[in-house]
Amino acid sequence: MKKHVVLYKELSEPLMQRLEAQTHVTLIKRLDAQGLEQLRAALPHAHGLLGASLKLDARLLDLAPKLEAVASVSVGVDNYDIDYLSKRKIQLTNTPGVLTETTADTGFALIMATARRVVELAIKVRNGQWQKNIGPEWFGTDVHGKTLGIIGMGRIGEALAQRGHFGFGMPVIYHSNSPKPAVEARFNAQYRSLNDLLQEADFICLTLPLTAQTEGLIGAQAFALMRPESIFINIARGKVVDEAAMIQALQQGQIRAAGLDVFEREPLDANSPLLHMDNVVATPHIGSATVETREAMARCAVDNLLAALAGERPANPVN
Ligand SMILES: NC(=O)c1ccc[n+]([C@@H]2O[C@H](COP(=O)([O-])OP(=O)(O)OC[C@H]3O[C@@H](n4cnc5c(N)ncnc54)[C@H](O)[C@@H]3O)[C@@H](O)[C@H]2O)c1
Ligand SMILES: O=C(O)[C@H](O)CO
Repeated sequence: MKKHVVLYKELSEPLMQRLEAQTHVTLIKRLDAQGLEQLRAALPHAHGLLGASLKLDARLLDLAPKLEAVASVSVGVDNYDIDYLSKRKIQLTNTPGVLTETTADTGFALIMATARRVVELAIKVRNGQWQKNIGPEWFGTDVHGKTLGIIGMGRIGEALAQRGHFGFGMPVIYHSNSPKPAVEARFNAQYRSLNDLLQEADFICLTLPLTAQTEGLIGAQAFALMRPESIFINIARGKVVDEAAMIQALQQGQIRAAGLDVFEREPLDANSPLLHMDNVVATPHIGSATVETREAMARCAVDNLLAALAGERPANPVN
């Protein structure tokens, strides 16, 4: 008998066909109020779930007594109650690796955009404000040769270090759970305590997961250690940062600029002060959002789900 899978994310035709060949699929196209109702109605029959961007807590999981596997179309798993999934012996999987390079590209796009004021100045050109040769008031700051600070030296951190070291001649310093000698050898990188990194780096980039240990890690004290010429980049998770403290640091000139792909609450509130700051580049959580990478992530999630439902060990188990 075919098992029942609930999708809360649309898949490409080939992936949909693969999944439908082996399972009964219920597709919930949007997670709006109506979609959530459909999800609640489908959960009692579900053996497998596949999607992203849904807080899957015990309350929802309790509606799914037959659930065997959850395949997240993301590498980050902060949306899942992992302890409860494990207690229920439900296999959680994620999609590490396939999005690493694309997400590091996004990080570098934010580094370039903030340092060279790309968005702010492009808006001025569009608004007809470029009426004479530009002066220092429109100058940016160099990226090449500046110190790249990476907090969380995992897959994406390494891909960022590679771009900085080989592409832009940047000295790399990093802070992580533990020193990484192989990374140090490859990128001539140096380990720093968190506080030393915050004081020393020209670009401070977050590439660590949201966990109980990292929530609010970068708060007022951390921003106070940064320098007025520092640029802060977050491609990890919004809740690793105290957003109010970051806004204050930007308003008070404690840091030069911020490039932000992730926020405490997403979508970002249209009234956020961040949207009225010329020195902030805000993107809508596009870290992995290219056609190729999103397809690779979805394929990885389908592979993981089918393996788990077949009683095999999936390639990317989280628990
Ligand atoms: N913006 C996006 O769209 C996007 C895309 C992909 C990933 N992400 C985020 O990036 C995170 C990292 O992804 P990855 O594939 O590089 O993961 P990874 O596990 O390979 O790397 C994370 C690194 O952070 C380190 N770390 C964990 N806790 C730490 C702590 N308390 N202090 C210091 N270092 C700590 C780990 O040791 C590891 O080296 C994901 O968990 C996800 O939240 C965001
Ligand atoms: O964790 C991830 O994979 C990205 O944030 C996309 O959701």
